[in-house]
Amino acid sequence: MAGVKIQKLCKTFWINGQEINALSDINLTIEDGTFVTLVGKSGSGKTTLLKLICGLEKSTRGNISFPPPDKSINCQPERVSIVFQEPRLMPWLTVEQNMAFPLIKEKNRERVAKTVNHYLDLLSLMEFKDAYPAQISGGMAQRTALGRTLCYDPDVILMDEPLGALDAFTRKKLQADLINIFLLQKKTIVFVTHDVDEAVLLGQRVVIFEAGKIVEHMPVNLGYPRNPLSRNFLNVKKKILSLIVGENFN
Ligand SMILES: Nc1ncnc2c1ncn2[C@@H]1O[C@H](COP(=O)(O)OP(=O)(O)OP(=O)(O)O)[C@@H](O)[C@H]1O
Repeated sequence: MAGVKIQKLCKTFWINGQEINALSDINLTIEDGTFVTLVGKSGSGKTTLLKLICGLEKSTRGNISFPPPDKSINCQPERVSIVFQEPRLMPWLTVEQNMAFPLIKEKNRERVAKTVNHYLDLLSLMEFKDAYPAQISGGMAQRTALGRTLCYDPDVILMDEPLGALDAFTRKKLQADLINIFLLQKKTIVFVTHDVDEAVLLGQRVVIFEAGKIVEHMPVNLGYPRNPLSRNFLNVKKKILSLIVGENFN
């Protein structure tokens, strides 16, 4: 288990001599075992932040660390895993084999089978375990990608619009699955979405980005599962929309 501590983080890209400040002076502490959602307009730096956290990009300045709940344990950044908008499965492997892939070096194959079966069951994929990615729906493929990440058992799960390409019904089902998994496992989850409803439905805190900066940390003090039509839910949503769009939604 681990949280994420981000201090004075900056990322500058250069395109044809032009400087792009994708992230400027980001300070963000995500406590171990919490679910944080990131929202903001396109280009505000959300994906860049996830890429820096998991080491796919290097920061220009600043620091990222993974403080464990128990200070005596040293958490390595390789226990961070990312789920993208597209499932990125290996087409020549079945659902079960894709999920087992991160455990390929594990010698105790019985333990691997037990872990994979646990997540096949939890994600309602047991029936499709022998199917290849080309034979399953987008929602099943995304569940397989999530299962693969959970089999790896990371300390921190990063999710970049993982439900963005799904139809509304499948998206609702996967949101509910995600909440269940979070409540069962209490992993640290950092979830990027363009959908403010989804951000409030899932996050214990919504972090709002604007042009490479954090403009607000909005706590969501509501239990799970949440009712998107409840007054409290709508109030949080309105505040976030006002910050993003700059209009008053009252
Ligand atoms: N590899 C790169 N090279 C140059 N510029 C980049 C690169 N990656 C991102 N950027 C720039 O950094 C800024 C932030 O991009 P980023 O993808 O992090 O935003 P985002 O908030 O995730 O956007 P979206 O919601 O559309 O995915 C943008 O201006 C983008 O053009």
